[in-house]
Formats: sequence, C-alpha cells, structure tokens
Amino acid sequence: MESSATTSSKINLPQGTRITGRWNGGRYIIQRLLGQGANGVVFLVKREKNGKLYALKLGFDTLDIQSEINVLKALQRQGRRRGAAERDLNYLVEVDDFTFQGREIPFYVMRYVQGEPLRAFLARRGPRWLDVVGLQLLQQLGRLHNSGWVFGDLKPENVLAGAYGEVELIDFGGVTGEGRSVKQFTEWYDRGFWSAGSRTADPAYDWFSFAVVCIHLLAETPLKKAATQLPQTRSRSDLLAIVDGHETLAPYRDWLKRALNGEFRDTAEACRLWKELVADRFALRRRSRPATPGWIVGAFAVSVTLLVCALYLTFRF
Ligand SMILES: Nc1ncnc2c1ncn2[C@@H]1O[C@H](COP(=O)(O)OP(=O)(O)OP(=O)(O)O)[C@@H](O)[C@H]1O
Repeated sequence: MESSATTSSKINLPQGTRITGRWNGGRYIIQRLLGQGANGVVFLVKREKNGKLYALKLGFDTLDIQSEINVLKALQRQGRRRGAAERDLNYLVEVDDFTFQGREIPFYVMRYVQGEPLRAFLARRGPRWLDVVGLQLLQQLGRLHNSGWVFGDLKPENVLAGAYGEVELIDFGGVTGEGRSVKQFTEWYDRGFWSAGSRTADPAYDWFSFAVVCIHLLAETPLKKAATQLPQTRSRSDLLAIVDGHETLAPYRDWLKRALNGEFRDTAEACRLWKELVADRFALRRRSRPATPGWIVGAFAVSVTLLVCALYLTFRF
C-alpha cells in the first residue's frame, strides 16, 4: 500500500522548491500551484537552464500518467511526420522521475498555457465569445481527429482560453485512438451517460461532448435538471428538447442538433458549418444594430474591437 505522505496528491511543494529529474537532470523551480485534478498536480515552474516558464505535472498514479505521456509522445511523433506547426510539436517538453521522500514520482513538463478555464472566460467576456472559442476548439479537435485520435474527456475545465479567445486543450488523459473504448470521460459530456451511443471513440463522440459543453455554458439549469433524472429516463431527446426550448441556444440550434445526432460528415464539415453560423450572426448583428447613445458606443467599442480582431484571426488561421 502507498504511504499517504508520499502520494503526490499529498505533496505540498512550496514556491521555490527545486524539482530535479532523476534521469535527465532537468531542474525546475516551482513558482506556484496551477491546479489539481484526478490524475495529478500541476505546477507553474521555471526551468533553471533558460529561465522559461512551463507547466509540470506530477502523477498520482504511474500508470495513468504514463498513458498520458504515451499519447503526448505519439501525437508529437505523428505531428512530426505530418509537418505540424512547431508550436504543437513543442507541447511535451520532457518526461522524468522526481525522487521525493525516497519514492519515485513520475512527472512531465509541458508548455505553459496562459489562459483561464472556458466558463470563467465566458462569464467575464460574455457569451458571444463562444462563437470564437467554439471555432478554435473545433479546429483543435479536427487536428486530433485527422491524426486518428479522439479527445474523449472534453469539458469546460479542459479548455483554457486566452485573451483573444485562442483556446488550448489541456489534460490529454482521455485521448483515445479511434475505434477503442474511451479511456476517461465525465458524465454530463459522455454520450453513454445520455444513452445516445457507445463509448467507442469516434469523432462524433467529441462532437457530442462539444454540444453538451455549449449547452452547459449557455443553459446550465435545464441541463442540470435533465442530468439528475434516472438513467432509464435520461436520453438524447432531453438534450434536444433543451436546445429547442432555450433562446440562449437559438443561434446554435441546428448545429447543436446535428452534433448531438452525430450528423456531420467529418470535423471539417462541423467547423465549416460553425463558421457559417458565426458569419451569419455577425452579418445580422451589423444590419440590426439600433441607434445607440454615444457613450454606450464608446464603452462598447473596445470589447467589439477585441471580438472583431479575434474573429479575424480565427478565420485567417
Ligand atoms: N499546460 C498547462 N498550462 C497551464 N495550466 C495547466 C496546464 N495543464 C494543466 N493546467 C492546470 O492544472 C489543472 C489540473 O490539470 P489536469 O486537468 O491535467 O489534471 P488531471 O488530474 O488530469 O485533471 P482531471 O481531474 O480533470 O482529469 C487544470 O485544470 C489547469 O488549471
């Protein structure tokens, strides 16, 4: 049995602690705790060699963290073969063990993603930003799907959004090869939980989770209610009814229904249709803008400019 003093969930490493890799000798100084999940604890660290900031994840369970590392390595290998952007190839920095109180604790170092969880981001910036972050997220999923992977555990906590709505997926613990059984999932976003299909990894599994993420972000109360029903009465039609019945979801209605029913040809089509709905909404807003008092226009201008920049960047890349 594992001693509780040395499980990484119990490790309370203060700022300034140096983590030295047993095999590669990489040295990292802890700056602060970034977060803690089921599989590990993540610190913001500074690499001694170059003074750069990274995120370092110490694993609670050797097998779980090893499977995460295997996926990240495989993604990197595939990316290299396909000539992926340098930035994507540099996500995983290094893998090693840290000796703490006589025990080896596996860790890996990854790019530090500066951003805030999706829910906090939308709460602060407004729900309209879902247009931008949604597209970015679908594009990221598309890249994974093109390489034969499915993200699996898609939920708002696993998406970090930056100042311009650029998004990054974190926590690759649920990433599963297409055709295999999804490794890690969270009830609400899981197709099986809603008796809406299998837990076999396919791109449609991620579209479904993405749709539930949107419902969660824009219509949380009815989702909560539907999710607490008995398993035998809970179904995909509950989600479709929420999509039909809630005005906040109206702009995304057709798209969400297709996602819940797994009706896209592929993720590229899901992206294209999302782009179209965003463009339609943007055009409609421009046409129907009422005459607004000058001071509101002024106050609003900054956030609109940011949103327009983000839309522009999103469509360009
Ligand atoms: N690359 C990163 N950059 C910045 N913050 C990160 C990064 N990776 C993880 N985090 C932070 O650490 C938290 C925990 O990380 P992660 O989700 O990978 O752990 P986990 O144990 O797999 O979680 P879960 O319980 O969701 O499976 C995240 O919610 C996030 O706030």
